[in-house]
Amino acid sequence: MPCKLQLDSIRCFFDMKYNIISKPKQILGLIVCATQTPRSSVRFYSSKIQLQYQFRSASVSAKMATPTVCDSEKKLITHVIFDMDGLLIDTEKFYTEVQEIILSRFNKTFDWSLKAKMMGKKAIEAARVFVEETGISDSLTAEDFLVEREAMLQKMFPTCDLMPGASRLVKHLHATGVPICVATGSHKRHFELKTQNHGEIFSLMHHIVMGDDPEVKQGKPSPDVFLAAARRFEGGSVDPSKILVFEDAPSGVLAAKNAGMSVVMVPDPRLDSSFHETADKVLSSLLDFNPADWGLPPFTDSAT
Ligand SMILES: O=P(O)(O)OC[C@H](O)CO
Ligand SMILES: [Mg+2]
Repeated sequence: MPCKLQLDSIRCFFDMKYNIISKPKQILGLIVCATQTPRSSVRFYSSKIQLQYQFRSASVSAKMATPTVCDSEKKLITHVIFDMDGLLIDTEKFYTEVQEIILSRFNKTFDWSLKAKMMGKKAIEAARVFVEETGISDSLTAEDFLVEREAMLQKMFPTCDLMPGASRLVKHLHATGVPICVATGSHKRHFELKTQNHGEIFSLMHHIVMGDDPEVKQGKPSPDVFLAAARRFEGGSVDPSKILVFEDAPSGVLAAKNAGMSVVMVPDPRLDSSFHETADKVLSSLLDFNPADWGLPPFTDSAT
C-alpha cells in the first residue's frame, strides 16, 4: 500500500521542470539507497512515468532525512565541480550582514528562512526574492537594493577567508589529477573581488563558470551553470553522473541534482536541516570529506 508521505519524500529529489523524472533507473537507485532493500517498492505517478513497486519498509521518510548513496554510484565519480560562495570562500556572512543592515531601515529582521531562498542565486534573482519576501518592494526595487548593498560588499569581499578544508581538498584533487572547476552564481566583477587574495587555489581550476556567463540563462536551481561547467572539461562534455558537486546552498544542491550530478552539501549549521534531504551526503566541513568514499584518490595526510 503506497504511503503518501513516503512518495512526497522521494518526489523531493526531482524537479519536474527539468524532466529528471524521466529517468526511472535514477529514481529506482535512490529508492533502493533510501530503503536499503532491493525488494522495497513504490507506486510513483507522474505525467511522464508510472512505476509500481511495493514498499516493504515503513521507515523510508526517516531514512531519507539522512540520505545515503550506493557504493556503485560513488565509484563513478571522475570530475569535481565546486560552488564558490560559502563553500570555498567565506563570503555568505557578508551578504547576511549587508542584508541585515538594509532590512533594519525598514524595521524588519533578516532570518535564515529568507537567507535559504536567496543564497546561491544570481544577484538580480536573489534581490527580487529579498524585496518581495520582505514586503518592501514598493519602497525599494530589486535594482536599487543591489546598488545600495554594492558599496558595502565591495569593501568586504577582498577580506574573505577560505573555508576550512577548501585549500587542502582543492590542492589534493589537483595534485592527484582529478579535473576540477568552479560553478558560481557570482558575476565576474564580484568574482574578481572575492578571489583577489586566493589566486593560488583558483588557478588550480580547469575552468570557472560564473553567473553572468552567456550559457547560464537562469541561476540555481536551474542546472544551467553546472551543465555549462560539465561541457568545458578537457575532452568535451562529461557525463553528469560522473561528476561530484560540492555546494552549501539549497538552490545549488537542487541545481546539481537537476543536472543529474551527485552532491555533497556543506551547509551553514543555521540552515534548516530539511534542506539537507536532497543532497547525497551532508558534511559539517570540507575537512570531513573522504575522497575514497567516491572512488577518488585518498588523502595521504590527516585533516587539520
Ligand atoms: O554560492 P555561489 O558561489 O553560487 O554564489 C552565489 C551568490 O553570489 C552568493 O549567494
Ligand atoms: Mg554557495
